[in-house]
Amino acid sequence: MGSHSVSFPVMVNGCTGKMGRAVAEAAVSAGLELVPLSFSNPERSGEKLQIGSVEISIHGPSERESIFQSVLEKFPDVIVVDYTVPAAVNENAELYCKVGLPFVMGTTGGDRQRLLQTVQDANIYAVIAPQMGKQVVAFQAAMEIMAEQFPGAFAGYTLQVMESHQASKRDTSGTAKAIISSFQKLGVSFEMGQIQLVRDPKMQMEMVGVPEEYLSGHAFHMYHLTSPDGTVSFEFQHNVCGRSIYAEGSVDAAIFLSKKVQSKAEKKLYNMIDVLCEGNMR
Ligand SMILES: NC(=O)C1=CN([C@@H]2O[C@H](COP(=O)(O)OP(=O)(O)OC[C@H]3O[C@@H](n4cnc5c(N)ncnc54)[C@H](O)[C@@H]3O)[C@@H](O)[C@H]2O)C=CC1
Ligand SMILES: O=C(O)C1=N[C@H](C(=O)O)C[C@H](O)C1
Repeated sequence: MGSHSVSFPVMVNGCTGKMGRAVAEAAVSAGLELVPLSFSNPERSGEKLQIGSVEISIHGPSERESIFQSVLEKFPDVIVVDYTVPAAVNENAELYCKVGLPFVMGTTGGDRQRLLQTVQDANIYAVIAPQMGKQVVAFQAAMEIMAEQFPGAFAGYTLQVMESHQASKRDTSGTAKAIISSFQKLGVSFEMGQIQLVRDPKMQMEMVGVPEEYLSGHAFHMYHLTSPDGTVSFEFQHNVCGRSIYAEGSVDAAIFLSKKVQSKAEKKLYNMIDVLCEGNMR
């Protein structure tokens, strides 16, 4: 068992993917009990995956509801962690809510308003955040605080945003969208459609500076602000190679959520800034 001295079952959906696998491995390292079942797309159904000493059976989406029911019966203290695909976000969340499974939603995209509404209506415990990396969450929180304290401070400034991710990433960075919402409160006029997405590996290496070994898993973000007369500029960057800070953060979120469930906390819906603020990131 890890230094946090709690153990509970964790079911990771999307174990066939990069994040799902990284979270499952981090959960085992932290001493949590891995549920030997996970969901993927129909093509992966029937596969087996070895994570530490646990053999995970992969199921297709059509089997979700009945399996979730049986998981809850067998593992009543389970926390689900979801790292699937943007197209599955809303349906998965609706099923977790229907069955009564507390969950950490790391998957980005989908209809985020609907997602929050689903959880609120069902009154289920959940942590939902597009970014689980502790230091990036701290940066996100700092930008939110700046926007609350100094609304309009950057009025008239021009914003350019570039984000580079592995070519397989289907959606625009959810983290960039969260940071931009703070810039908007600071007075900057910017539409999410203006974000420059880099998905071409050659450009990533030559223009963005992504190391070749991280082309298949990286998240580089750059925000550049320029004053109306061009005499003042600001630049913020957060560049992450690999998956480990998100995997560790996801385990922190699961531990946090488990404590909230066990203590029957009144508040049920959280984001990663809540997890960080309560000192729950290792
Ligand atoms: N919150 C955070 O800190 C982070 C969030 N992400 C997000 O996590 C998600 C997954 O990212 P990766 O693991 O890099 O992608 P990936 O493409 O490596 O993995 C996704 C997995 O989901 C599976 N899948 C497809 N349809 C499914 C369905 N209907 N149900 C269950 N599984 C299904 C795929 O077969 C694949 O194995 C993305 O939305 C990404 O933006 C990624 C990194 C950090
Ligand atoms: O898909 C990824 O890789 C990432 N997705 C998250 C996002 O969309 O913000 C977090 C990070 O950028 C990595």
